[in-house]
Amino acid sequence: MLNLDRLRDFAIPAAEDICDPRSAILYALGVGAGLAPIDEQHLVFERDLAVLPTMALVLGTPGFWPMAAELGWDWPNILHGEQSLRLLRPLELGQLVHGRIEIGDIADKGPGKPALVRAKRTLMTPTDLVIAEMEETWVLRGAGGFGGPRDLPGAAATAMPDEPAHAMLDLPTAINQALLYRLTGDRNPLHVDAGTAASAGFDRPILHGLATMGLVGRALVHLCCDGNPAFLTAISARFTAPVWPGETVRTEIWRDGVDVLFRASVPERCVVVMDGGQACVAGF
Ligand SMILES: CCCCCCC[C@@H](O)CC(=O)SCCNC(=O)CCNC(=O)[C@H](O)C(C)(C)COP(=O)(O)OP(=O)(O)OC[C@H]1O[C@@H](n2cnc3c(N)ncnc32)[C@H](O)[C@@H]1OP(=O)(O)O
Repeated sequence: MLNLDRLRDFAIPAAEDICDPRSAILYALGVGAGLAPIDEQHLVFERDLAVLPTMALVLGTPGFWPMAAELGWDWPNILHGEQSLRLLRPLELGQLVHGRIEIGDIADKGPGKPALVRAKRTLMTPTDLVIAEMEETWVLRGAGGFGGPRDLPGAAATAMPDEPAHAMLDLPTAINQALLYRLTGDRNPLHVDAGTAASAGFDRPILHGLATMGLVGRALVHLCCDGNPAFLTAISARFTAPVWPGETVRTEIWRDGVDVLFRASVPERCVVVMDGGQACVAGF
């Protein structure tokens, strides 16, 4: 059962990072840049290098790896449920950043069902100017039944339009995608170790949710921003099913000016993997 006091009192360590060219390129490769026949040289070559805005999701985090054990949680039972990112200023190359995470609301879906934990994360410059605000929901499978509120506060899930998508893009993932992505910080064994994946009920390790979000962010940059990542300033969605490395992810969009709704699926399996997606392509 979820130990609420331990969780609420847990101080997640702050973390510092530098958004240097090597880490920006590694991040881009981690979210699949260079695999598709589209021009992404500016994401992987030091000359005129651009930073993917979703890289804010991996900068200034403590890596989580020791944290789950300290909280008494088993990796196979923790899934990334939802994520949002809003950039308030551009993420710049060479920038020093530091991040802070706080545990927020906790929901109880009932005995034998999940507990949901919401964490708020802020990424800042050395002088504490906010670069990005993020919210994430962790799904702790089977941890419900402690008597908390059933739902997290906030808006209901975004309904997708009942009309064909305005545009879509299929992007591949590599069979070693999770092995590459984990080098950006999230060393959760669920994405690399067959035994941990089996304990979670999966045939093989699954892709990180934030790797899928980064890949979908690339699709949005291509579909809505003329290839310029600086225009993508917000993205949010729910992870509705796992993605396996090697699968293709299809991003479908419905655009209304700078506001975009999106959904991602794995066409080979006809499964929606990210739903209720919202993005903003306004730039700064
Ligand atoms: C310190 C540690 C930090 C860890 C940070 C994260 C580390 C990362 O490395 C972890 C990962 O990247 S995991 C990979 C990415 N995530 C995934 O693949 C999960 C995909 N989603 C699923 O499989 C299902 O939605 C699933 C299994 C999540 C839920 O499936 P359902 O069949 O819908 O489950 P069910 O039991 O019927 O649902 C119960 C209630 O939960 C709500 N819910 C479902 N999916 C949710 C989601 N993704 N986010 C938030 N809430 C969700 C349902 O609405 C339901 O509530 P209610 O009964 O009130 O409607």
